[in-house]
Amino acid sequence: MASDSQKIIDILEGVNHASFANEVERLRVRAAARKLLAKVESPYERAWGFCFEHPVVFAALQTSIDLGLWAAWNAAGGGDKTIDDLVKLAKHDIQPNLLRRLFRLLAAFNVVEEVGVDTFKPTPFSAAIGDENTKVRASLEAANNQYILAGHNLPKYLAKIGYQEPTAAENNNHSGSDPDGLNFFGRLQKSPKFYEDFTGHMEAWTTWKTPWTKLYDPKKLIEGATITESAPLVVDLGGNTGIDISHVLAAKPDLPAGALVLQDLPEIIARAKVDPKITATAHDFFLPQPVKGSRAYFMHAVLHDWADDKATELLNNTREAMVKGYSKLFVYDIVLPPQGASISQTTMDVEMMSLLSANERTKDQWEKLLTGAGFKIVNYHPDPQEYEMLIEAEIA
Ligand SMILES: C[S@@+](CC[C@H](N)C(=O)[O-])C[C@H]1O[C@@H](n2cnc3c(N)ncnc32)[C@H](O)[C@@H]1O
Repeated sequence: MASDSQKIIDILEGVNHASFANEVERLRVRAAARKLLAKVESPYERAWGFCFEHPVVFAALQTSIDLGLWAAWNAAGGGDKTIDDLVKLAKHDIQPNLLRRLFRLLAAFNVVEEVGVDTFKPTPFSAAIGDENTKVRASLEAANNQYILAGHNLPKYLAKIGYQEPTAAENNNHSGSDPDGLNFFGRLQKSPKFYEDFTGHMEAWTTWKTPWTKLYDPKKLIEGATITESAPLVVDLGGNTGIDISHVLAAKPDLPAGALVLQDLPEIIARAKVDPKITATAHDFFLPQPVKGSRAYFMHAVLHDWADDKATELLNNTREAMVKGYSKLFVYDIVLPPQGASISQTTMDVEMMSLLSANERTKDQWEKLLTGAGFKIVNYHPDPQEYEMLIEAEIA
C-alpha cells in the first residue's frame, strides 16, 4: 500500500494551475480535490481545520496586510526574502521572531513557499494580495470587516428568532454583530473603507464569473431596438463599478453614448471608472426607476441580497419602467439545483442569510418571486462554470 500512497502523492503533486484545458475543467478538479480532503481527513482533523486553523491563518494574513508586507514585497521585485528582509519591508516595527512565527504558519498553508531556513518565496496567491488590481487584499479585509463577525453571531441570532429563516432587512443578524446596530449596507455607507473593501471583493467575484454577454448575445437586444438617451439599450441596476455594463460595450463597441446606463448608490458611482459612453448615475432601486422604456434591465447578484418582500418592491419599480412586449428583464444570479449545490453556491446562500437575511433561490423560488411581481420567465441561460444562470424574463 505504501507504493500506492506514493503514486497518489506523485499524481497530486504533479497537478498545477496549468494542468487544465480550460476553466471548467479546472473547477471540476478543484471540486474533486476539496472532496478528497474531506474523505481523507478524520473527523477530528476536519474539526481542527475549522476551529484552530481558519482563525489564525486569517489573523496572520490580516497582520501581514496591516504591515503592508505584500505590496512592499511586490514593489521590491518579489523574489526570495529572509525574515530580516521582510522585517525591513514592513511599514511598522515588528519583532523578527513574531514575524517568523506568522510566516512559518503562512508557509505551512502554502501562502508563501519556504525555500530555506528563514527564507521565503512569494506564491501567486501572496503576490496577488500585494497587487491592488486583483482585489484579493480587499476581499480578505471585507471578511475581517463584516463577514467573520456576522458569521460568529449567526447561531445566537438563529436561536433568538426561534430557528425561522431570517427575513428582516433591519434589526437582523448583521446589525446584531455591528457595534452601532447597522444593517449590512448601512454599515458600508457609514464606513468608506469598508465600502471600498466590499466593492473590491465584488469586483474580484464578478471578474471571476462568466460575462453575461457570453450567455446572451447583446446583438439580439439591438435588433428591433429604438435607442435614445431617454430610452437606452441596457440599464444595470446595482451594477457596482460597472464590470457587467462594460461587457456590453466590449461586445458592441459601436453602441452610441447613452445606450448603456450604470446605476448604484452614490458612494459606488463616485468610484466607478467606466467608459465615457456609459452613463453612470446614482439611483436607489427602492425608488421608482427614472429610466423608462429601456430595451433591457439587468441585475447581477442584486436580488440575492434581498428577501422576497424587498426583492418584490425592487422588481415592481423596474416593471413599472418597462414597456410590455419590448423590454426584457435579465436576472443573473445563482439558481440552486434541487440536489448537489456546490460549495460556492451554498456558501453564498448562507452568507446572504448571515449578512442580509436574504437567500439564493431554486427555480421554484425564482418562478414564485418573478411571477408574483408580474413577470414571466422566458429562459434560463446557465453559465459554463455551473455557478449562476442568466434568467431572461418579460412582463407577463
Ligand atoms: C452584491 S453587489 C452586486 C454588484 C454587481 N451587480 C455585480 O454583480 O458585480 C450588490 C450591489 O447593490 C448595490 N446596492 C445596494 N443597495 C442598493 C440600493 N438601495 N440601490 C441601488 N444599489 C444598491 C450595492 O452597492 C452593490 O453594488
